[in-house]
Amino acid sequence: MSATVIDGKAFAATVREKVAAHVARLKADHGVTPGLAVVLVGEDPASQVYVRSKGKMTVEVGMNSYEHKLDVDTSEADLLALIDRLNGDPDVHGILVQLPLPGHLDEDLVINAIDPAKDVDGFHISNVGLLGTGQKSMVPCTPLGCLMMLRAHHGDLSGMDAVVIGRSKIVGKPMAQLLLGDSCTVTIAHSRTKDLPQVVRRADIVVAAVGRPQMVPGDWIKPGATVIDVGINRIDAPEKGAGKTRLVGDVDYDSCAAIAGAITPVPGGVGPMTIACLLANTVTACCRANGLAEPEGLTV
Ligand SMILES: NC(=O)C1=CN([C@@H]2O[C@H](COP(=O)(O)OP(=O)(O)OC[C@H]3O[C@@H](n4cnc5c(N)ncnc54)[C@H](OP(=O)(O)O)[C@@H]3O)[C@@H](O)[C@H]2O)C=CC1
Ligand SMILES: Nc1nc(=O)c2c([nH]1)NC[C@@H]1CN(c3ccc(C(=O)N[C@@H](CCC(=O)O)C(=O)O)cc3)C=[N+]21
Repeated sequence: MSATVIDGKAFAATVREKVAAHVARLKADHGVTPGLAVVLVGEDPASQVYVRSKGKMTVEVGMNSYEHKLDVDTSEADLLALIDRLNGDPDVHGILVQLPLPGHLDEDLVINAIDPAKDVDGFHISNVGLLGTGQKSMVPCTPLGCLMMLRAHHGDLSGMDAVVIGRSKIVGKPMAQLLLGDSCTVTIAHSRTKDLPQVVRRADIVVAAVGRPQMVPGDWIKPGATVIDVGINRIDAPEKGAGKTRLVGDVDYDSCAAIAGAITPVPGGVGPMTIACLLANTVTACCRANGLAEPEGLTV
């Protein structure tokens, strides 16, 4: 058997089209243009790539993009002052602070300083609490993108066995909450899980968010299961030439694709959906801020 490839890149393009259509309506009918502010502290090359591509796609869907690049040694007080200014700026509907932050900055303090209504990452403690209690919130982009793909592939997820590998606050935990919200039977695995292969073998849905290149082999996968690979790992690729690298996920794609029913590739899977969902969350935040109807199908 060979798995259906869930094309996140194509799916993300359709999400961005819906976002763009809604942005056009907001402008034409209400004179409002959604705005997304992205804050990057330091010069991590990978983060710079993501921030650039977020900014480009923000503009492509017709929204305003505000990029704030701060020195790696920016003080916490200066960063908090910027967040305060963005919180008070009526043209800014979404604020994203790129993680991880340099070590001298308290990540929780900084994230919780963002106005929860503008927290398009969904990392503020108040959004985490709302999601955990099944209330309307800003939903973290990566898990939201994964859920959209799962719903599109399966329809109803109710009663399915889902295993999430990883319990981070940005992927694993909110992913588990969303799957539970869709009535899956959810197991969260992590580095202390006993007999991970056996746990994963139970799953109809496997979401891998570990940060270990190609960790999940095909023989852990139940035949026909759906595999969502969140991992983004850069590894050496000597076959492409000396010093070359390539991106791989947290699952071993070839062996998993041979046994799974459906699988997301890396690149071209979860990553593009994350950015599309960030744009979707910004439109949602803009609509809520202006008391306007929210776009259909862009959030849970
Ligand atoms: N595609 C996208 O848009 C995004 C991709 N990513 C990628 O997703 C991956 C995960 O990111 P993130 O959640 O931030 O990572 P974290 O490092 O925050 O969390 C990793 C999780 O994996 C668990 N883990 C580590 N080793 C093992 C193991 N051997 N067996 C089982 N579990 C293990 C850890 O367990 P413990 O808690 O016990 O330490 C932890 O809960 C990374 O590759 C990252 O680059 C992240 C965000 C967005
Ligand atoms: N506050 C915050 N929010 C985030 O959402 C956030 C963050 N910090 N820090 C870093 C991680 C990582 N992340 C990715 C987004 C898109 C791709 C993506 O589009 N990847 C492409 C490939 C890109 C490439 O070629 O490098 C793909 O998978 O096809 C990857 C990773 C968001 N993150």
